[in-house]
Amino acid sequence: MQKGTIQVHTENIFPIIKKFLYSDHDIFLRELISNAVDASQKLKTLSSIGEAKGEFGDMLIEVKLDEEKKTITISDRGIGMSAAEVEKYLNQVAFSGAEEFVKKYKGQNENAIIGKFGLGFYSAFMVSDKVEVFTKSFKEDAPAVRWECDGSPEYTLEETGKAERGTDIVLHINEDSAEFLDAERIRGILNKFCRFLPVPIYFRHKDEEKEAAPINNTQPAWKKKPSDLTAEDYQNFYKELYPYNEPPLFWIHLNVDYPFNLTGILYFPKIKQSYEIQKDKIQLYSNQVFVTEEVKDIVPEFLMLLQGVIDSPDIPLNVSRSYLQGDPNVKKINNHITKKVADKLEELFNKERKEFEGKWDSLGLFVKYGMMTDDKFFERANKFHLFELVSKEEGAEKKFNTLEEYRMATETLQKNKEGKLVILYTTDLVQQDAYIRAAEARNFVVVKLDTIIDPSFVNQIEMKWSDVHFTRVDSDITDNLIDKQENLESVLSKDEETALKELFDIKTPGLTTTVEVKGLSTDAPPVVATRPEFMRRMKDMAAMSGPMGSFYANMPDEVTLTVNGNHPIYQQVLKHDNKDTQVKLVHNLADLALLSQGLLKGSNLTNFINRSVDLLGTDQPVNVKA
Ligand SMILES: Nc1ncnc2c1ncn2[C@@H]1O[C@H](COP(=O)(O)OP(=O)(O)OP(=O)(O)O)[C@@H](O)[C@H]1O
Repeated sequence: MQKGTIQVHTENIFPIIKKFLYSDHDIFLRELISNAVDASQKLKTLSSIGEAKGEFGDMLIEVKLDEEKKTITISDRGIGMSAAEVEKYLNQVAFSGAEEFVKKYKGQNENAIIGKFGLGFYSAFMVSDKVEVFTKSFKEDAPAVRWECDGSPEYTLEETGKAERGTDIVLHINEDSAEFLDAERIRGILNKFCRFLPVPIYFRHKDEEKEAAPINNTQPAWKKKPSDLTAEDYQNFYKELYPYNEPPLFWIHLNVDYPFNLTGILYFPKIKQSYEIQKDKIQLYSNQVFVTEEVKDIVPEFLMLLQGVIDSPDIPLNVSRSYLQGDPNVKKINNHITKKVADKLEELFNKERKEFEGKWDSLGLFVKYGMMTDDKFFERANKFHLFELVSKEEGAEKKFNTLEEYRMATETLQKNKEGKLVILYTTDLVQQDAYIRAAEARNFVVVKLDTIIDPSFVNQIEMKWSDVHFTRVDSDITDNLIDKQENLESVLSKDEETALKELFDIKTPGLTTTVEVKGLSTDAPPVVATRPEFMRRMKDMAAMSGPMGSFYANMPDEVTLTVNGNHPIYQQVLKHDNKDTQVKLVHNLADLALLSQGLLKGSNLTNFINRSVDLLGTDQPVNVKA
């Protein structure tokens, strides 16, 4: 057996690092500014423990763009590097001075250090032909040095005349990266990645005076103590993040330091339109450096609709999906966020129910989605999930029930023969009005489930609430909605029933109709059109999903026409002497029922109108058999 060590040739590895390490080229600025922040923070730490002496003045970072010279310079007033340190940190790829520092100064605010891998600096070569580093260590006796490298493994290192402590990194931007020689582009990148870094950053264009204000807010709200912040502070910070949005409903300040480090503020936005969803996302930061808006895995899926900021130094800058999935902290962060959100909602519900109800339009979306997708949240949310009741009078104050309250209010009336609670719901107050009124007449309580999430919610939650069954208010005749009532006898004779059934043998293109004659109460409509709950749900869901769904969505609608044999009109119809008029009358009664379900469209609707005009012209009901 032979054992050995694989040889790595720097000439080969260097281009690979440059090309593949980071897919987004604009992160070079993030990496270099992070290093500048680290250098500043390190000096602060050393000075606080007495290892660095003297007055350091204001820490600041400057980014200077010179289109003519084709350079971008990043300057800091941090600890700088001696010649030996440059050798050690810059000439050894993947040797991180940051990691070394964190190990050495454990317990000294080491979490403030961004660097981890010792690779970030090399991202400079993604956009540069040549990189120069001018640096002077905070240690008085170390002379300033200049390092230069053109992206090949060869470099030069010499003493230079830099007087000020700190580091200037000069990037000579290559031709392919000319886009970065644009002030607006740079400003955009700074805004994206560096907006909340803890050291002031100034952007300077050529020899202009530095801009009056730094581009960043060095003390973002999420870094402060919740007890130091007022409601207005939270709202102002929301405005800073999303200037064009309406004020948020409420917020949750996250502040954990064990067993993982996490700070942040999550906002519940007001959601009015479904298309707004996902426009503004939660931003993920690592030590105040923006990382990504892809917070999948870190944030539970149902909370993706939240907005705000999450910051954890435990999340590396070049975060990747596979990293996140494999990381044990990520699961813990995820659980923590779920718990915090449930705590907050429960507290609001218990202490300020009226306010909670007032926000239910937006909140409901989160709560329902959470209940469907997250078992832990489901357990908690059962206490504060609400149904909005359909109110009998228009303009009346909205009323809400929890599941338990609904159960108490309807217990005996809405229990079916299997002992399940039947929740009657409407998806469209206007279209299903007749059915709602009929249900109300029987003292049933109808709830409103008319948002985009409700069809899936109903399906999923029925599996979780095993003693509950949802029935749409128009899915059957009112007598049958709660499957337990005995039907009335039909007053029609068997022959009359058969004759009526024959008359109702109507073809309506696009619809599959089944006709049944039943004895309903005399004040029920002559014909009731219902769509079986199951079939309708399938079609609703299919319409929402992809191409496979359209197969189901295009299937003809299945409709049951329940003919109310006890309605007095049939006594007249059956006595009519003209078969043709009889058929027309019956057809119109059927169409009226379809119309109330919104199922009468196109040529079917035109035929109905023409037939009605025809009927108005006939002399009925004079020609009645004696
Ligand atoms: N502006 C600077 N001032 C002082 N030291 C610096 C500066 N930039 C880089 N260094 C030193 O060079 C080292 C290597 O930097 P590099 O960006 O490659 O890695 P890192 O910051 O340690 O980790 P990461 O890859 O996560 O950014 C740093 O750890 C630091 O010691």
